[in-house]
Amino acid sequence: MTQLTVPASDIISDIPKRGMPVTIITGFLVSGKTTLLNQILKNKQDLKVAVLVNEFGDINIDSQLLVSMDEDMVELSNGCICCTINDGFVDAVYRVLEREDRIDYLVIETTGVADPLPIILTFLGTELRDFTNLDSILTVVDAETFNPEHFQSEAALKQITYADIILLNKTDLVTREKFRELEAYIHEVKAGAKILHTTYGEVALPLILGVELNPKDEYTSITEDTHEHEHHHEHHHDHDHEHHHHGHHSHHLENDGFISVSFQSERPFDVHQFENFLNEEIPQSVFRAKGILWFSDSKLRHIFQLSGPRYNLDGDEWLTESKNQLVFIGRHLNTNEIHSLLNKCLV
Ligand SMILES: Nc1nc2c(ncn2[C@@H]2O[C@H](COP(=O)(O)OP(=O)(O)OP(=O)(O)O)[C@@H](O)[C@H]2O)c(=O)[nH]1
Repeated sequence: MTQLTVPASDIISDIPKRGMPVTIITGFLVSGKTTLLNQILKNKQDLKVAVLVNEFGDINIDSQLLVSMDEDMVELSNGCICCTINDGFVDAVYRVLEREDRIDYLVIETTGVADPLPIILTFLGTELRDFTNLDSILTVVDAETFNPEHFQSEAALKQITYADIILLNKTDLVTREKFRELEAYIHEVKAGAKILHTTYGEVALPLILGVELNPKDEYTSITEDTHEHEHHHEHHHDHDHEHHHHGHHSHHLENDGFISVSFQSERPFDVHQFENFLNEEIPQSVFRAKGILWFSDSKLRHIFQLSGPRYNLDGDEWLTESKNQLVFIGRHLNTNEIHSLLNKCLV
């Protein structure tokens, strides 16, 4: 059984130079993907890393939670990449590739409900394969909450199946026994899986970047198959090349049933009303919520993270105009109900 507990390190080994190396970070809701991305950005030293963040909700929360970096190194695309393999996603990759300044590495954070296969095939089965080198798929697993029912989510299982490296994250919240059970389960799903243990995504970067662990040949039969369904699509950037979208569509959203509800307001919340909303009123169907909050009696920007019954509100400084931005994710969410409960919390 692979069991490595690895310290963070600031040593980065040589990154291969043929084609832009790409790492895809996947993992179910709340597993710690954005936290891992922040660790990468903090420890990347001189490596020029571009980041593509795909968010499920309509508001970009994750990108606002990234540690300070050149804003123009972050590309965004909303909606789930894998459902649509949308033009927005492919265009965002091309924008990174076409930049004149030096970029050594591209890291993509997918949404928590993404099936990684269509994303992998976008890199291996279209002409992006000529410009990029898919290095590995990193799957972050919340060791505290993950179980073999994998949240009744097909995407959660696929994230393990297609992982080249699995980061069992949140070691601080888990007993040794739970780890052993999880590892046994993961090895059943994926024999020989490479598993690392992490807390708050802390991992030595040479263990996860530039590792060349993606078994590209194993995807050949699928990419050949999907080529037959390819359709053309004009690329509207300066360099007038075309790119192809493959025909692999995922139906995971219909299967998994997750939806998102966004809320924004230019008015602050009353902190007591909002706490009452969290403690008494929030619908049971909310699986995950996150946001950037403004309370009338506080000068701070509050980062709100909710996972099931647990939530955190951490304060830091506003760097923009104060406002409220929230995203709720779950099954069977009622947008009107959530909006009306939140409207009652506004001052
Ligand atoms: N206790 C503990 N909390 C963690 C750890 N890693 C991340 N978290 C917390 O888990 C919550 C979710 O972390 P994120 O990094 O936003 O997770 P994500 O996978 O990007 O979440 P989604 O936005 O749902 O896709 C945050 O409150 C993190 O601070 C960990 O190792 N231990």
